[in-house]
Amino acid sequence: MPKSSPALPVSSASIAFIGGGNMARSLIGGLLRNGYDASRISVAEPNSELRQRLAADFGVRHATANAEAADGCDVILLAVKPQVMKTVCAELRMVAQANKPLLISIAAGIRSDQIDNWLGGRLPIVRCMPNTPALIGAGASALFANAQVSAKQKHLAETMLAAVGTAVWILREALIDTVTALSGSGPAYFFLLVELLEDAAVTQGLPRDVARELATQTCLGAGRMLREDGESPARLRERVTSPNGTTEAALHQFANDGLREVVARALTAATERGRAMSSEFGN
Ligand SMILES: NC(=O)C1=CN([C@@H]2O[C@H](COP(=O)(O)OP(=O)(O)OC[C@H]3O[C@@H](n4cnc5c(N)ncnc54)[C@H](O)[C@@H]3O)[C@@H](O)[C@H]2O)C=CC1
Ligand SMILES: O=C(O)[C@@H]1CCC=N1
Repeated sequence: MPKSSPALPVSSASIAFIGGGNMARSLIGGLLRNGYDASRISVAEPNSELRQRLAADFGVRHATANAEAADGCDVILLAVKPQVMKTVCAELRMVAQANKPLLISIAAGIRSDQIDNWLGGRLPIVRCMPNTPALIGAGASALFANAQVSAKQKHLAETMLAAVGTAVWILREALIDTVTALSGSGPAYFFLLVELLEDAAVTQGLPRDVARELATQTCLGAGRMLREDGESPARLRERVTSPNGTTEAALHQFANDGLREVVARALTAATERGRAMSSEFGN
């Protein structure tokens, strides 16, 4: 089994972020919090407002042209939407073939062999799936390395992702689609559950701000117990559930309404969507 990474020593590698949106901002913030030197980070972002904000907030170097930001860097981190990945790779092809940097892609649904083809072939590529809690240093990422990635580059990629939370390796790339469905999209499921709990409590008369505060803190408290208590989720659930009590009444209702099947179907839908996305963008 892959294991969770502890905080690793910060590297002195130079890193170019291609795309300076939400995920890039999360990762850059995490790297800087871990002592990474801003002068070794460059960002290519076409949106001038975002570009200026990244430079102002973090002191990173910035560029409009992708190849300019990437030239001479040890790592190119592809943080653009899957839809533009092929075009972006075409722009980076010369720089990538000339310098053979480590490529890290965080795009959902794009396979490492597609990226490798678009960049001209035989490049070290790490495909990674982080999630938005990376923004507050509480991310969960899984990484897959292709055969060209050296042990040193694996360590570097893990260091970068461990700067914003947990990072685990997976050995079969196909499982990244399951990871995307579980932890990549996962924060949205917990946000939805909080929304639904809040709405249901409001329907029963609780003021919305009170309902939100209680639902949010309950989500946080349950998450921390999962992380800190050392017990399994099932055991923690049993400790809340008094015989013939209120929790049991709710859990019976969930079971009778098929929550287990609904969750399994939702995860399958997300996994299949990730798989389908790769064929939408060609080889
Ligand atoms: N948002 C999420 O929860 C997660 C997203 N991802 C993946 O991360 C990637 C980025 O997602 P976000 O940061 O959420 O998107 P975003 O839309 O916030 O950031 C993408 C950035 O790329 C820029 N961009 C567009 N065309 C470009 C080009 N030709 N060259 C350079 N930059 C260009 C956009 O202006 C934008 O700022 C996606 O591939 C997504 O699948 C992965 C895990 C979680
Ligand atoms: O919804 C998406 O496609 C991306 C990937 C994981 C989270 N957001």
